[in-house]
Parts: sequence; C-alpha cells; structure tokens
Amino acid sequence: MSNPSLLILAGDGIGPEVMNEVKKIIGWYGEKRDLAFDVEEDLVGGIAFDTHGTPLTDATMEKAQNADAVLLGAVGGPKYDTLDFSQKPERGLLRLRKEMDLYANLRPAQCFDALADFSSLKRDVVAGLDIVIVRELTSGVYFGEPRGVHKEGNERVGINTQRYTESEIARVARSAFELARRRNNKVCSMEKANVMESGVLWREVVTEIHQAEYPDVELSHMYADAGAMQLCRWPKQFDVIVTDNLFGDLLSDAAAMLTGSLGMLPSASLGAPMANGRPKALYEPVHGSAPDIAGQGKANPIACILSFAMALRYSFDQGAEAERLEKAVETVLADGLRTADLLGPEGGSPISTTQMGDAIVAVLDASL
Ligand SMILES: NC(=O)c1ccc[n+]([C@@H]2O[C@H](COP(=O)([O-])OP(=O)(O)OC[C@H]3O[C@@H](n4cnc5c(N)ncnc54)[C@H](O)[C@@H]3O)[C@@H](O)[C@H]2O)c1
Ligand SMILES: CC(C)[C@H](C(=O)O)[C@@H](O)C(=O)O
Ligand SMILES: [Mg+2]
Repeated sequence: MSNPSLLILAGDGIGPEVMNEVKKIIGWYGEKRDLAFDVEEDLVGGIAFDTHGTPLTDATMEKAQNADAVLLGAVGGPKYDTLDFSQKPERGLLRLRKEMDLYANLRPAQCFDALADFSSLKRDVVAGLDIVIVRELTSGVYFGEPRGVHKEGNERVGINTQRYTESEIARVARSAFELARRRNNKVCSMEKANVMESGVLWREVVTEIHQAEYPDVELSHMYADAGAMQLCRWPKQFDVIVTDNLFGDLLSDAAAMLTGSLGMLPSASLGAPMANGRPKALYEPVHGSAPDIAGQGKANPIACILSFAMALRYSFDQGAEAERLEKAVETVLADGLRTADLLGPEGGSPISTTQMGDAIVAVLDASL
C-alpha cells in the first residue's frame, strides 16, 4: 500500500517558517513511528502570485483535490495589499476552501495550564479551557452575491451579501452536533437573528436538525455579539460553538487570546468523505502571515504543529499519535520554553521558531 499523501502549501510570511517545524515532525513520524507520508510541496498566496501571476494555479488546485490532506501555512502580506481583489493572496485560500467544499472549520481553543497566567484574562477564567468553534467556511458573506463596488450617482457603494441556504446550515450544524457527542454534548449556536433574516433561518434550521436528529445534545442559542462578550466573561460555559463564516472568523481570533496567543490556535477544515473514506481536509493555523515578525525566527510554530496533530486525528485515524504530539507541546510549555509571543511585557528569554520545533521533536523522542 502506498503512503497517504500530504500537500504542503506553506504560503507567505511566517507560513514557511512555521511549516519547516511541521516538516521535522512529519519526518519524525516517518522515521520513528513507521507513519510515512508522501509529501509534495507547492505554492499558494503571494508567492504563487509572484511566480505564476495567480494566488492559486489550476494545477495546484487539482493537487489539493487529490491529496489525502492539505497542510497550509499562511497567506498574505502588505506587498499584495494593492493588488486587484481577484489576485490577492487570500483569494487562493478562499478558492481552496470553496472548491474543496470544506464547509466545517473546527477551531479548538484549549488553554494549556502552563499558559493560564499568560492569557489577558484571569487564570480562573481560562485554566482548563477546552472549547471548539465550528465555523461555516464555504458560504455566507464571504461568497454571497451580489458583491463588489460600483458607482451610484456621485459616490461609490460597496456590497457584500450574507446568503445561506438551508442545506448549508444543516450540514455544518450536523458537524457541530456530531462533535459535541464526542465531547461534552453541548452546542451553542450563534447568529444575529434579531437583525438578520439569514440569522432567523440559521436559528430555525439548527433547531430543526437538533429536534429531529440530536435531541440528546444540549442546544442553546446566542446572538453573536453577546456570544463575544460571554467568550471573554466565562468561556468555560461553552463546549462546541457553531456559527457562520464571518462571526466564526471574529470569534476564533478572540478565542485565541483565551489560550495566550494567536500563535497557539490550530484548525481543521473538513468536507464530505472522499472515495477512500477520508474527509476532504485542509489543516492550517488560525493566524496569518504575521508580516511584522516574518523572517526573524520569532514565530510560534505551535498552531501549525497542532494543526498537523488534527490531521493525524481527523484524516489519518491516528488519535493516539495526535495525543502524543499534543502532549509533547504541553510538555515543552510546562518546561518553560516560550517563543516571544508567549512572554509578557516583563520579557524573559524567548526561544526561536526552530528551537521550539526542535524541543518538541526532542520530547517526542523521549516519549518512545
Ligand atoms: N489563514 C491565513 O492564511 C490568514 C489568516 C489571517 C490573516 N491572514 C493574512 O495575514 C496578513 C496579516 O494579517 P494580520 O496581521 O491581521 O494577522 P496575523 O495573524 O498575521 O497577525 C496578527 C498578530 O499576531 C501575531 N502572530 C500571528 N501569528 C503568530 C505566530 N505564529 N507567532 C507569533 N506571533 C504571531 C503577529 O505578529 C501580529 O502581531 C494579512 O494579509 C491577512 O489577510 C492570513
Ligand atoms: C486570510 C483570510 C481569508 C482568513 C479568513 O478571513 O477566513 C483568515 O482570517 C482566517 O481566519 O482563516
Ligand atoms: Mg481570521
């Protein structure tokens, strides 16, 4: 049998830096756990635009469709800010999500005990936190039509459209309920049904799916603005949060700070099962290309490394190995190792991206 295939799209800014550390870990699994992957690398984002004049070529899109899983670093940067909208690095990522139909984006926010004092919230509020935001990823205002900027009389008008079909809401709701059943059996659905018709439909469909298929799961509803407040006030009240594309984007960045740093949050973007039974899948950190620290060896690779742990769990049925990797991350943090983003204003001695990756590999070695 051939090895499972991984397509690596490291992207821009700190993307390649954090992905280098993941490559070490992939190598470790091949060498030490007999878990080898056929790895291919390609371009996405600004680097793809610089090389091919487009943020994602059709050939790369096809490779992504055929890979057992895609690992992505990050895309974007100030250099590309003035490009035409269709050529922006972010369009490459959005095309991958849309064409692979990766509708369920799992964004776990877990507070490792060693970082509980580092969050901007009090230890009590975040210690032991373990929640997952399930963000709808292929529809909503990111993709709705009409969109664009046009002239009306003397002024320009910008339009984006929030649009959800019933089936789009139903499938992501099912993902959230299924996930909750494997966790603490609670789902909180967030929208703005008080001001948006699409929010009214969202609430209705989630409620229908709940009553018909998941009555055993506890379901609550919250307006997304109140949800943002509750995430900061008492985040441990949540288990699984299900929400739309835009609210999920905002809420997951906010949730990152419960864990200490945006450099800690991984994600899995999952679609329907492929012929081999594996879901279509792309794994990426929640953070971006961090132009302010790119090229300086300062980036925290943990979000990208934990995204690979999610790949082990969701694409390759290697839950025990995913736990081994998560535990290794926990251990290096408990040992006091910190990249710069994990040090407070009082400072300390940060380690580099590479040193963090090496330390995690060393703990993996010690786990054998
Ligand atoms: N999935 C993605 O590829 C993705 C996600 C978000 C933003 N972006 C893009 O990235 C570019 C920069 O966006 P931004 O600055 O708003 O968000 P960002 O996530 O890149 O950075 C926000 C802040 O967090 C810090 N940070 C982020 N990741 C870190 C890490 N791993 N280690 C240490 N510090 C880290 C950065 O230094 C910065 O101060 C934009 O072009 C944006 O569109 C891409
Ligand atoms: C880069 C951008 C397209 C992306 C989004 O808005 O979805 C990012 O912020 C994310 O959270 O993955
Ligand atoms: Mg975001």
